[in-house]
Amino acid sequence: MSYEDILYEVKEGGAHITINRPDKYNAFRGKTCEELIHAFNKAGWDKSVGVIVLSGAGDKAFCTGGDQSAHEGQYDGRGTIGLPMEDLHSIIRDVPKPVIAKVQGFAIGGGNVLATICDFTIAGEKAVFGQVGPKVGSVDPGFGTAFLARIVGEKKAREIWYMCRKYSAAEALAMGLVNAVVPNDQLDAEVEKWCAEILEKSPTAIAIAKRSFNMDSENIRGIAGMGMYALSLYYDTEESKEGGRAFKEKRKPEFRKYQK
Ligand SMILES: CC(C)(COP(=O)(O)OP(=O)(O)OC[C@H]1O[C@@H](n2cnc3c(N)ncnc32)[C@H](O)[C@@H]1OP(=O)(O)O)[C@@H](O)C(=O)NCCC(=O)NCCSC(=O)CCC(=O)c1ccccc1C(=O)O
Repeated sequence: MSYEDILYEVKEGGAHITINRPDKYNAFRGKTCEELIHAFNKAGWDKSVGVIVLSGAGDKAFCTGGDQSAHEGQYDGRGTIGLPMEDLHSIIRDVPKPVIAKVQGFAIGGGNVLATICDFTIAGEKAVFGQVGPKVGSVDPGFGTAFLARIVGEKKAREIWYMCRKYSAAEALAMGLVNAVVPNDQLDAEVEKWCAEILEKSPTAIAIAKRSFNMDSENIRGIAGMGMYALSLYYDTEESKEGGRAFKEKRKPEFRKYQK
């Protein structure tokens, strides 16, 4: 498969997967998700690879979730909502190797969910984390909500989702959402250091540890699968569509007008 929306490079035992849509703040469309799934599968089963790094091109964003310009209600690709989100989330968990989210700029919406699911998150000090679902007519019923609560606690996870505030890298570190924060110009070097340390360890022991961590939250995959059907119905409502419209028109949404 040749890639249009992502970059893929293997160097020194690390597979580097980069969302390459900087003009869209690295938002993903259906095609981006398919390419990410393909790349994770490739890296996951390549024995020369011991660690995978997920990042976004440019310095503005890691990823800002679904591409608001590529949809009107349902998205433009495969799956219950027109984005194969369940498959993408699953493959990040299922690859038997640590996945590091290297975050600079915005990790927002579905981009924040991707970083949450990765085994580690290393952030530049100017990174910004947050959810926007209830502001733009969306929500992640699964890992983005239930799994997030395991990481930052129930109260904080609910605050993140209901309030849609933005959090600095330092705040994300304090709530356990990221593992380390470094000056932006040291981010690549820091991630390389983490990769080198991982590569010294037994890959099979790490693969078993990853499975073991995952098994304890595996029920969330079921929540996500069922939740996508609710989300698909929600995307067809005027209430949800108002969120996308308002974002594109750069105005405040009027959700209450459309509530059923
Ligand atoms: C990222 C922002 C906070 C940046 O704000 P600001 O600095 O004020 O800049 P802006 O002017 O808003 O944006 C700059 C520029 O980038 C474009 N842009 C930003 N984000 C997107 C995007 N997601 N899609 C398309 N374009 C985007 C923006 O339009 C501007 O372009 P101009 O040409 O200059 O006008 C802010 O931009 C922001 O809050 N963005 C919102 C992002 C958003 O709405 N994301 C979608 C969230 S919903 C989602 O991800 C659902 C899909 C999904 O992933 C999912 C679905 C089902 C289950 C699970 C999931 C899951 O979440 O995993």
